Amino acid sequence: MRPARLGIPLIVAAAAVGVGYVLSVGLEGYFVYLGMSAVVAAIALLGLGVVTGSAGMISLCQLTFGAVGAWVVSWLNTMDAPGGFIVWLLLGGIAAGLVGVIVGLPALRLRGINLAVVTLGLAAAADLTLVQLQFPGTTEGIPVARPDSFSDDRSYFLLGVVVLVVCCLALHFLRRGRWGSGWLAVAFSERGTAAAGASVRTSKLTAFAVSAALGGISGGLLTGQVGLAFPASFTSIQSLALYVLAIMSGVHLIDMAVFGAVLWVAVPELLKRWGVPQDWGFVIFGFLGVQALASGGNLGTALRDLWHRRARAREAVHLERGTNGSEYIAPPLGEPVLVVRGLSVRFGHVDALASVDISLREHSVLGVIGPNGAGKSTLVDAISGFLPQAQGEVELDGRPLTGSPTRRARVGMRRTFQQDRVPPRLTVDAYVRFVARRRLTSQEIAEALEFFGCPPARTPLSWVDVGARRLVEVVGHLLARPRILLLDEPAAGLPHEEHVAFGERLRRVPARFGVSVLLIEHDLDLVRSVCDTITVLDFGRVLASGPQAEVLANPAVLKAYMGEKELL
Ligand SMILES: Nc1ncnc2c1ncn2[C@@H]1O[C@H](COP(=O)(O)OP(=O)(O)OP(=O)(O)O)[C@@H](O)[C@H]1O
Repeated sequence: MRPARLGIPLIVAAAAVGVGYVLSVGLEGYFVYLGMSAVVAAIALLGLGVVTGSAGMISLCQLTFGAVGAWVVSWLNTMDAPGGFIVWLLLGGIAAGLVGVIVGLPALRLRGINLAVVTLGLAAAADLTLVQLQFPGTTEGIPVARPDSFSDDRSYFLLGVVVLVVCCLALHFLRRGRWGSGWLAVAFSERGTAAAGASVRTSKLTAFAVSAALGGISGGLLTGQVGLAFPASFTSIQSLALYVLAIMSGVHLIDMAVFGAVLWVAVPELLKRWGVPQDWGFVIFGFLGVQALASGGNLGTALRDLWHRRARAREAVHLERGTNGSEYIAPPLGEPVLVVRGLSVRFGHVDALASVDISLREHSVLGVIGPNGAGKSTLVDAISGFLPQAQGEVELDGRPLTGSPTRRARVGMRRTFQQDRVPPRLTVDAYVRFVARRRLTSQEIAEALEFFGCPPARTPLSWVDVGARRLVEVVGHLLARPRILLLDEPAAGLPHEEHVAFGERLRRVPARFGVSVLLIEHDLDLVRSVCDTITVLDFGRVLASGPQAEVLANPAVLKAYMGEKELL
């Protein structure tokens, strides 16, 4: 990791601990107590920021994970387990993380409202169980023992700030790594994630585990704050309110998790001072949450957008997509690298593909063309493993290409999509590294981006138009150095005049990246300028296949394209 990447977060963390120290000695006792409550809430919100804010899954049981942490800490306290409070806190986090993985299992199949029902149901079941079970030590009145050096409220608050800062740092670095990119990718498109060779299952389960572990740590800290944990601190309605607050504030951003926690504590406190029942705080959070859901945004991203708009005005993204390079001499074609035999796919009564044979030779670009509905995208979906019902044989380098899309991507078969599957919340650099799945130097990335006329690596993808995003998608997959790359209408988002420049670059791809390409495209000019061989599909069958000139002169092909009297 570069020193600047490590240094700045560490400086901010040290400053935050400094502020915590000043507050711990300077605030009145009551405000120190409130501050500690905000620290506890901030850690729980950080967790929600992972599962909901980053990975896009609904989790309505965050305080249940808190209860698991609190329960483990209380139990270890009554057992007088070795290690003391800090070790118990960690164990509480780990236990909650494991419960998080179990809760995350249904998330592999469920989405949206169904997942909401499952997680809220779990929270409600935990409500009842906790009332029956009670926390260890409560009936005997054994309060949780804080560490000796943090026994009074002021020093315990400072300990809480240090734990919060450590959690923020850990999360910051996790987000910058593969897990973090996986969370954002899976939130935007599960298919896009799998096509990048990343496991959708791992992305979802790690999000739940990290989120729950943070919830567990917050519950453990709360137990140390109050001495004896009670079920009333972890109810399902509070989990629901915390979720709404998370949605409203945008807690996938660390600063907004802290801000949300301040609201969580300050709103009920203000209501109390004004003589209004504190439960009205939930109504206020509910109202603000509905507002956020209706507008599709949140406070954190609105503030970031405001800042970025100013930054963007200062630094406009210039895309130079002119042609580059000198006269190109194609390498000789090699042996078949991808062989498809008798591939068939049925959707109900529709034969989307009927016994299709295709061969892609090394160092070549094969064009697959055909009228709308001919079966081109179905062909790519079937080869890349997205249609398990497909019949027939697919071989890569002479070996059967089988299994999930993730597995196929990992053994050297990459694909892009007709629709935009590039998560806009990553930067170009983070996305390319995520998709490439191997160590890349900044120079390697910069050169590949420049070759395709893409925006610079540090650019947020949300600033980039959809055409350029799809070029970045191509670059990411090429940098994975797969054996083959299937491109499903890659130029669709580009202005027509840029198709030629794109075609020239694509022609050089086999020699430059060592990748053979199967190109689906409607733009025949582009196909003509790039493809050595062409296969024409019509009604799911191969109409013609062979060298470009031969295929485009074929009368059956001309007929299929009706109106196109001359394709050459
Ligand atoms: N999920 C699906 N369910 C039912 N029918 C489908 C499904 N996907 C594709 N089809 C049908 O299969 C046939 C082939 O579709 P496909 O999308 O592969 O064609 P295409 O050549 O890629 O078309 P286009 O050029 O418009 O993208 C069409 O008749 C389409 O309606």
